[in-house]
Amino acid sequence: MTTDPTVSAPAVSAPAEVALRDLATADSLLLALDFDGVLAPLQDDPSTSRMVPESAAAIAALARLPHTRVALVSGRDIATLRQLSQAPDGAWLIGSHGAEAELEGGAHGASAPVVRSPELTPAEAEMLTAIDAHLDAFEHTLPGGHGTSDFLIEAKPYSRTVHTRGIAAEAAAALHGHATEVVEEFPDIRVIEGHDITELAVKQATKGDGIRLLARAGEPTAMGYLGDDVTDEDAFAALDELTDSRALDSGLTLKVGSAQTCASWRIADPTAVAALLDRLAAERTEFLRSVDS
Ligand SMILES: O=P(O)(O)OC[C@H]1O[C@H](O[C@H]2O[C@H](CO)[C@@H](O)[C@H](O)[C@H]2O)[C@H](O)[C@@H](O)[C@@H]1O
Repeated sequence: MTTDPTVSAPAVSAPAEVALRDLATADSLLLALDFDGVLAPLQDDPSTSRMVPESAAAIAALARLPHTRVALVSGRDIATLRQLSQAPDGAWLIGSHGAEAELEGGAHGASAPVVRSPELTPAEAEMLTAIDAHLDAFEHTLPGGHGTSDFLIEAKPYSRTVHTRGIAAEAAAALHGHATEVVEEFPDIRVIEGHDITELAVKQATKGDGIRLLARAGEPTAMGYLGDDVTDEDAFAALDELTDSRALDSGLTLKVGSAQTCASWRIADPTAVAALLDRLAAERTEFLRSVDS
């Protein structure tokens, strides 16, 4: 373990140190993974995000194993997540921070697919329109003559994500401050903070809801979740609740990076994630081979 006084508990572990035995030897494993910052290193341009090739290979190997399910849980909308991640066949997808789901084949592959892509209610559509109008008005408020077109605003089905990566601190703070003001008129708009983003969402689902849906649909005996951002804390908490209530025999929560967390384990970055996933794929393959022979 690396002891770095600037990183709060848990300390950073090397991929070889993380206790994977309960996942590798589970009767039924569901491994859920955040995309940006975990499988894919963070990029200035969100459309260029791609999985680390070793992680892609490891989750493809895991997805081919019996009694083993891989799921991606992301703030991206599902269409974008599917396109960028090139997730392996059989992988389940949770998008829009838990509001969208595509789970093909339920527990043991027998149940009907779960597809969740809810319509906007009239009130939500009104809020999204108000968000767009509010963000457009930014050009009149930023010192220095910058306008909305100088910044990246990502349009997603249930939200708008204002990107501030690479922007001068003063402009980023002004943009963030302006974006969140819309909540004064529409308190049901949810402000989601992330790495250099401020997201304004009109659905209330969280990644915790995504984790609970995955557990219900997959009926695993063990689950793991890897995440790097603020929104992943909802997923960690949900997984801990499932483990504490004995809905699962075992659960592993793992934070990627140095931010505060309620997860039990921490590793450094997406390169370490790739090494960890490679190890899990090898150990689970070996375990399943041993029980099969
Ligand atoms: O839940 P995630 O899969 O981690 O998605 C969260 C957000 O990811 C994207 O933004 C982040 O990654 C970008 C590309 O590396 C980076 O430029 C940005 O600073 C990060 O916050 C995505 O663009 C958002 O829509 C997601 O909500």
